Amino acid sequence: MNWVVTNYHSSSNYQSQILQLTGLSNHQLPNLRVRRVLPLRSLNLGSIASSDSDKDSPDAKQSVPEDSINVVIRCRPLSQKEIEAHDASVVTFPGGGQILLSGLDSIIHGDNGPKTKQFSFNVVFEPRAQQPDVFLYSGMTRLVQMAIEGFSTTCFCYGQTGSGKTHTLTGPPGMFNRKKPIFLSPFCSQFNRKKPPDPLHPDHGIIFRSFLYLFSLLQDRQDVHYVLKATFLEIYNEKVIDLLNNTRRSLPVRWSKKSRSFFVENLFTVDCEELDDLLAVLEEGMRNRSVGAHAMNDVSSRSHTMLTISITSEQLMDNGVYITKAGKINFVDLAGSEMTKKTLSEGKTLREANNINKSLMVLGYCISSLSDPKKRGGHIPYRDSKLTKLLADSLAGSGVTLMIATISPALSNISESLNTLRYAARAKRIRTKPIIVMALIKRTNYSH
Ligand SMILES: Nc1ncnc2c1ncn2[C@@H]1O[C@H](COP(=O)(O)OP(=O)(O)OP(=O)(O)O)[C@@H](O)[C@H]1O
Repeated sequence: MNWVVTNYHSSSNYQSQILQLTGLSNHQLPNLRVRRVLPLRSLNLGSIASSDSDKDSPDAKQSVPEDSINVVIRCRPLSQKEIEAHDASVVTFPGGGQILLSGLDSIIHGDNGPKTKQFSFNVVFEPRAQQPDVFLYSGMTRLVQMAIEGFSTTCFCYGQTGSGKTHTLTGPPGMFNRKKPIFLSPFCSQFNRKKPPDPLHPDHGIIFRSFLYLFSLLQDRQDVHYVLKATFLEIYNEKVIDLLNNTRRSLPVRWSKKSRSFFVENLFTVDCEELDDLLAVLEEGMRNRSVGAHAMNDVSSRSHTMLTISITSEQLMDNGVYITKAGKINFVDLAGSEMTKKTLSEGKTLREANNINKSLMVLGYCISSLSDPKKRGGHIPYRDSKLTKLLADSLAGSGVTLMIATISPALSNISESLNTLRYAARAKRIRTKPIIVMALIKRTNYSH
């Protein structure tokens, strides 16, 4: 198998693209030996790519169109607790992707301090926005389409504790808390649950909706053979734990020279032939993830979770060559930043909070460096946490990324909301270089 990489803006005609990129003629395609990843120069993975022999190749200098991280904001409604405490709403929505934070004089003291601050984003979801709105208008559908086309895509939720990250990705607490464990084999559908897929509920979040959309798109492409695999992990107290093989053993994160990215060794991978297999993976992972209660959220994520769907496709071209593409979708539910004085965390919860805050701080440094044109080419501290290692490629590599920043409208959370909006504004300036990873295979005796 010979891997070729192309950029997506010109991906509509792969064969002519490959010929153009490689300078080969049509009859040479089957014997192609191309191992060059074109946008290596611009991967901007800082210190990750320590020994990079490909760096100086002429191909690597080829300019590739960039993509910005797509940043959208979701503001949840005031919670019952906040309403009962007569907490004021300090967030308003002037329209056109604008969001206005008022009441800043309560945290920024001094006569000359600003009382309001306005931010501008691609899309802003107001408190009355419903789950289908967020799925349809956040850019998530584009991510699913691009993953099928061979891109590595990521949707991650960022925000303070209790701001609605898990709600946005999966739904309110209790949507996926089956009492009985689901037996998952690596070939999931052989152990099917023999029940129809769960019906779509208005509260179902982006992940469930993406699964449905993904399968509806795949069913339309009968000319292409797809293989779907899923993994689900959490980073708990700086340890990577497999949520589908629940031994709670810490798994190592390693650097792959071949794929030029970090990966988790020995992760349990589930083959998903049917929609129900994906749902089983989601349910099992949600059941096994670490949650706990504190003063600001009764069902608070105590870990960062990452659910990955790998989509490999194989299509027979006119000249008998199979084109294989490998895309993926990562759904990342970050644990929320916590002011431990407010969450009243202590003991185990405090230790978890410190680890959460530490890894989010490293993520913050990475976002801040990547968004600054002067620092972008320098050292980016991805290696300082497991979370940033696993997000490195999504943040500044060859992926397509959607960041959903969630905030509370309450005055009592104004400094956290300001921080989240500042982070989100920085993340908007990060550029990635999306690529499709493809292989060309000549087979003599293959049939689907
Ligand atoms: N947009 C929303 N509409 C209605 N309820 C919401 C919304 N967003 C969040 N909630 C509710 O607020 C509570 C906290 O939300 P959630 O657990 O998703 O927060 P979180 O950001 O994931 O918190 P943590 O970081 O502590 O895990 C939940 O009960 C959730 O259902």
